[in-house]
Amino acid sequence: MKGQGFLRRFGYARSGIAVAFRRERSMRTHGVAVVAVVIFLTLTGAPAVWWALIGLAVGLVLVAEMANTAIETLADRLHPGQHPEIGVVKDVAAGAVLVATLVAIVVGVAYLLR
Ligand SMILES: Nc1ncnc2c1ncn2[C@@H]1O[C@H](COP(=O)(O)OP(=O)(O)OP(=O)(O)O)[C@@H](O)[C@H]1O
Repeated sequence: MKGQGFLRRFGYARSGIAVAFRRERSMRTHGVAVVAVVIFLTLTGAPAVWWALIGLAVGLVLVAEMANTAIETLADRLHPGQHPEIGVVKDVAAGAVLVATLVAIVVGVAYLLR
């Protein structure tokens, strides 16, 4: 499956995003939060630098959530049963989402206090 055209690879990536939103409720929650953030930044007339900072923070959360979904799916497929190391893998992946979310909260609070 290597060496495929850009449009085909773009299609795979787009369907990966769609699957993540379909399967993961937390992904849909983040999606709603992104829409709310965009409306809030528009209404408060946020300067470009804050759009960039908050966009980076929000993007980080979405990327972490998608990586978490991919890792969970792979772990469950490769090892459907219980195993302490699978638990560690899932906990670390979930920890990445938490770190990204905390970063986004810090950036959001900094915007409100600016
Ligand atoms: N196969 C497993 N073996 C050992 N521990 C597991 C296993 N699956 C899950 N766990 C433990 O349970 C926790 C929750 O797992 P789960 O798969 O429900 O993740 P989740 O983040 O709640 O998933 P989702 O994002 O689908 O809601 C994991 O973080 C891990 O500590």
